Amino acid sequence: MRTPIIAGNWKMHNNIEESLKLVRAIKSYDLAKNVEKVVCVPFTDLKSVKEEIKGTDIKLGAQNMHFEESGAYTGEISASMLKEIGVDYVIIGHSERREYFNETDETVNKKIKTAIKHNIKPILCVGETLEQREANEQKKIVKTQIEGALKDIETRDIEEIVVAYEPIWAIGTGKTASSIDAEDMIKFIRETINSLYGSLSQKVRIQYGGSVKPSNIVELMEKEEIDGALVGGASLKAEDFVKLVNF
Ligand SMILES: O=C[C@H](O)COP(=O)(O)O
Repeated sequence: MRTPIIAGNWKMHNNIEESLKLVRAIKSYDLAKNVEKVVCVPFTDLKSVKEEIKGTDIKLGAQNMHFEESGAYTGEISASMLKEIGVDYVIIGHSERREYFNETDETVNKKIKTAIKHNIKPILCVGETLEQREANEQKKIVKTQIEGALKDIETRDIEEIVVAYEPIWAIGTGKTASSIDAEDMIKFIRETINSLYGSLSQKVRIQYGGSVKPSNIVELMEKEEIDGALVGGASLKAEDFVKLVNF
């Protein structure tokens, strides 16, 4: 039985005061105990949010990190810096980073290895563009992304990784993949992991992401293969995020 995981990706929203207001509002609700909840906040807000969620079961996530331990990488943040603050999760390979910051399967793979080394759980994002879907290439694309990201990842570490399937055409557009299509791809991702790690694939949690909101969460979570959601827009409103957690 895999524990569902609902993660909010706040992207480049919220200064410290706004983040604290949001997280205070979230923790004021009764939150489902059997669902893991994560808030992935901007780097500058991590420390303050960490303080605010102390004593709750809300986990802290970052949205990116560098794969090197340290060095002359102006503007970058290392895994040990995140760990020092108490970060539990880090989003790796989000499509926005692949598109705007030249993230490749190779850098994604390096980042996953470094995150694991520092006991930070990676949320590995994969997904196809609209063009690729229209050309019916989505499975080929996602398979390449998964195999590239997991290259030489040790068997003992595979359970630590959460995969988020986010079709790019569904991100921030209001268009959600149908729950049937989402489950079909997630099943395919599990089969791909199975071909690399055997039955351990059953322990890997795979989320769906892309315009998830209170009105579609139940249908998505009813699907046996879907283990949670990576949520952008709806995670910025406490009431909506709580509805997702308490699906
Ligand atoms: O990381 C989250 C995804 O990019 C989904 O964003 P969205 O829920 O605003 O579509």
